[in-house]
Amino acid sequence: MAPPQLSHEVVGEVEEVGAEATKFRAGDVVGVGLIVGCCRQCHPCKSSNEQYCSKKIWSYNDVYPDGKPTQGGFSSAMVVDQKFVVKIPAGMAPEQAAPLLCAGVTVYSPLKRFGLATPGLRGGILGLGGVGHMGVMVAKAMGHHVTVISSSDRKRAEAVDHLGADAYLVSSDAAAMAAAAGTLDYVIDTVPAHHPLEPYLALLGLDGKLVVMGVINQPLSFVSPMLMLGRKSIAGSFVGSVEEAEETLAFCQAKGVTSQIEVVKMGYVNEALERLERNDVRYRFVIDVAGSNLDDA
Ligand SMILES: NC(=O)C1=CN([C@@H]2O[C@H](COP(=O)(O)OP(=O)(O)OC[C@H]3O[C@@H](n4cnc5c(N)ncnc54)[C@H](OP(=O)(O)O)[C@@H]3O)[C@@H](O)[C@H]2O)C=CC1
Ligand SMILES: O=C/C=C/c1ccc(O)c(O)c1
Repeated sequence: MAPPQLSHEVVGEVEEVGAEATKFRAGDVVGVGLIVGCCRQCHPCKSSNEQYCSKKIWSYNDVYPDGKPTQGGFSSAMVVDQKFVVKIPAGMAPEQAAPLLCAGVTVYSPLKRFGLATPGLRGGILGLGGVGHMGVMVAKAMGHHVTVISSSDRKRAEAVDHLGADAYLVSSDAAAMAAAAGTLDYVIDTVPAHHPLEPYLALLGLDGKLVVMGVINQPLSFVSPMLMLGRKSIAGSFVGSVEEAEETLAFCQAKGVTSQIEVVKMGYVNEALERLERNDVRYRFVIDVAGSNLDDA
């Protein structure tokens, strides 16, 4: 399982622009998502899928060509090529925008790319965490009937009453899972730990898609008839492009979709990480870097 993460996207004001930068001006409120570099030559780069470039540079835990580390949202300032910068729509709070540049676009992109952005579909969101809660709200805003599939009953009220889910399944409830078999057009699987796929493939109807989003470094398994009998597919997806990030922001603003966040200071990060390990955040921490005393952190 990948270590739990604090929001690593950056949202802030442009301090200064370079002589050749044309897209932004000092004072603009902008954001940077997961990518701050790519080769610009390969097929993914040329087709606005730069997140799939094999030479991409991650905005955190990576290195720039000059060997300096990338620190994403964990730094007080950054220098970044305008290609990887998006404008935050007027009226959108910066702390609201940050999770949309990761969790938001992470669900928006596959729904769009896999032909699942049309109204009337029945979707499942497996795992109600940072990505999952955006999944519920984005899918609802697309006009879907949304079922949350969770590992416990603890989040039922928040899923249904606060996020607007239409149904809630506990994955260990065999009778409820059996009753829902074959009813979903897709499941967005956000679980970040090894888990069986078959219970979720069973929820899919004809042509249903299981989209695996969680980072799991162990083989996942299923028997092939689970796919063949129903022409089902298993797919993966990796955040979204800069273009899709812009679309996600516009979509969320137009539909009134807001992320559920807890804003903390840099001095709180260790406690935040411990709470993430305990599945105890609703649903994303955002660090107020500008408001933190970085000397004490
Ligand atoms: N593909 C991509 O582009 C991206 C992938 N990710 C990855 O997606 C995964 C989910 O991220 P995120 O939503 O931020 O994570 P969270 O920790 O916020 O949420 C994960 C949810 O999965 C459920 N879950 C079920 N079993 C487990 C388990 N054994 N351990 C922990 N959680 C479990 C929980 O929901 P419940 O209580 O409902 O069961 C939990 O809230 C991570 O692996 C992350 O790295 C993140 C962003 C982009
Ligand atoms: O290997 C793929 C990792 C994807 C990923 C992207 C963004 C993010 O916040 C993650 O936790 C994982």
